[in-house]
Amino acid sequence: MSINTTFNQKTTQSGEPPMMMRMTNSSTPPLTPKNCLPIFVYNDYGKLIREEQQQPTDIITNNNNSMMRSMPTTNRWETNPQTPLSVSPFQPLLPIPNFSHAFIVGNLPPSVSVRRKNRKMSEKPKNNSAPSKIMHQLELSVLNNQRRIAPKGPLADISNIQLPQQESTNKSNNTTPKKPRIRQLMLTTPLRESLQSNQSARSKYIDEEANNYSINDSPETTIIKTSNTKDSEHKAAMATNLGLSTDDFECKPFETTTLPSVIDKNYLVVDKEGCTQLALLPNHIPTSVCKLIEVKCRKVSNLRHALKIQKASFYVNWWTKSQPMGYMCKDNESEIGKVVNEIAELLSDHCRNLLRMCNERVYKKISELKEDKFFAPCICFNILEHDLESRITKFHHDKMDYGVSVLFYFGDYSRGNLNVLDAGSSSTIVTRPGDAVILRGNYYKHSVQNIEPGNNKARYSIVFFAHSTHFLKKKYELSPAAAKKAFLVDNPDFVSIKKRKQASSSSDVSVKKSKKSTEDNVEFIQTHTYLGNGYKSGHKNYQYYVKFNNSDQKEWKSYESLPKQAVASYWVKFKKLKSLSNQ
Ligand SMILES: O=C(O)CCC(=O)C(=O)O
Ligand SMILES: [Fe+2]
Repeated sequence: MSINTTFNQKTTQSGEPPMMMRMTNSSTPPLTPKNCLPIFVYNDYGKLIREEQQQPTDIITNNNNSMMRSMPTTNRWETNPQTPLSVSPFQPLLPIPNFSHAFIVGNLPPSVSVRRKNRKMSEKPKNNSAPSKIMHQLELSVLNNQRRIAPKGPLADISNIQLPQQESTNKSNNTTPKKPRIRQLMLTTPLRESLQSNQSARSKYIDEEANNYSINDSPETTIIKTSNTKDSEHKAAMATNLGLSTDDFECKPFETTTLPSVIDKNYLVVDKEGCTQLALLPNHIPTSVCKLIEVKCRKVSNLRHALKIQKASFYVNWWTKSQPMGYMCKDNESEIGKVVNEIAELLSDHCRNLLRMCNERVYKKISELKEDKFFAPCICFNILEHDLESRITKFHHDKMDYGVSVLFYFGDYSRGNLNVLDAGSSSTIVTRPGDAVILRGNYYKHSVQNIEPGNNKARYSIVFFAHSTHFLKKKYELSPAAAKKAFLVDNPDFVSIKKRKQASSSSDVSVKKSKKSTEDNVEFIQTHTYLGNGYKSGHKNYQYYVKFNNSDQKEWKSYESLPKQAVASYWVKFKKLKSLSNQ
């Protein structure tokens, strides 16, 4: 039996640009007790079964000069003796049976029963179903992705990185058979360059993708329905994944699952494809990691106050919204962003493993984004203090999300729970420091309760988003402005949607920026801004004015670009208002 240890290569000295961490395979800096991190040991299914304190003397290097560590001898955290201990979370997923039911883990109220009558056992997987088409198109568009590397500065350095290969890891195994096979966290991969671009395929995909992931979609509509496996197999698989006994499970069909009013224990809602759509996993993050992260969260809070920054959400890694290309988030290189990067790096592996065991579909899809340094294209760090207005305290959908996002919680606070709307009823997910939540935020509308007042009280959440647009756009490892310039050089024929609309707008349709609402002038008020520079206290809401003529021709314009789904929902309001004004 071999145990594989995921070693999260942490060499960051405070203040050092996080990008530099990816260069360590060419010259590995010495590890000191100060910068040593715990080592996490996972079972076959990616569940964390043990945390080991790393000893500097244990560090060895393999042929690639990657850091390795000898196998720990204690099994302090092992909870389930039946849990296999042989495969690292980096090996391919073991087949997880297709789930026909949602499994709800934890103590359920007695009223929850196993309901079988709604099961559709006869449904067969469709080979040409929408999700497989989507995956195919995603592969295409990922292949079409290219990145441009900044010519100088720390960002430029990553192009020289040699990554640890699977073979070399195995080789090092052969040469040191008594050592466990240890894989180093892959922080980057070679660039996917010189791949042929197929613009028409991509634009077709963009439309289809937008339709398929509209906010009104229920998870059911994007799921291949394969329900042939037996309940007991589902239960056993999920129990093994989570290191729990099957006695802890109740199940009922996902179609009729309504969330209880309070969720404060292990809880999962699993769809027919075996993918978790919502979960609370209390105390998921090991205490020692929590402590490390708490310090960094406090640092972000202090910097935010010291620098008098108003916004309470900080984004790192990639951003793609409102632009035809992807670029490095503005926060990436800011003082706060650097700390957020450090936090993200401490959690990236946890995110990877959670998705691996709980949502294979999103796991596989994110795995396609091999060039990303974290296991999510975009990461958001939210601060909540008692009197701090934040975008997360307002009900919202995470509109750009492809599937589920993974959230982790830290800080010192009371209240600050996550409210989730499900079929009109509200459910409160109790989120405490160290907890993990999986949330399909484009389906479940959600908001966060304000925290109770108190000195130094703060709630921190870090969200690993699976934004769909990252699969569609070329990415430039540059600032937004530089990335736009580079993109325009690469795509001289590019005409923005805005310009295309302007060119095609006819004279009988006009758009006016006016405060007046007349018969022909319909006003839309966006309730709040989601992204951009973040929600600011006292921030003026954006307004949308639309004018249309009697022939019912219509045109809309926003003064801030919106996701397609949002525009669609405004359009519904627009029509409603028009019919009202006609009455
Ligand atoms: O902090 C939370 O619990 C939720 C965060 C959230 O909804 C978001 O960042 O979009
Ligand atoms: Fe959200």
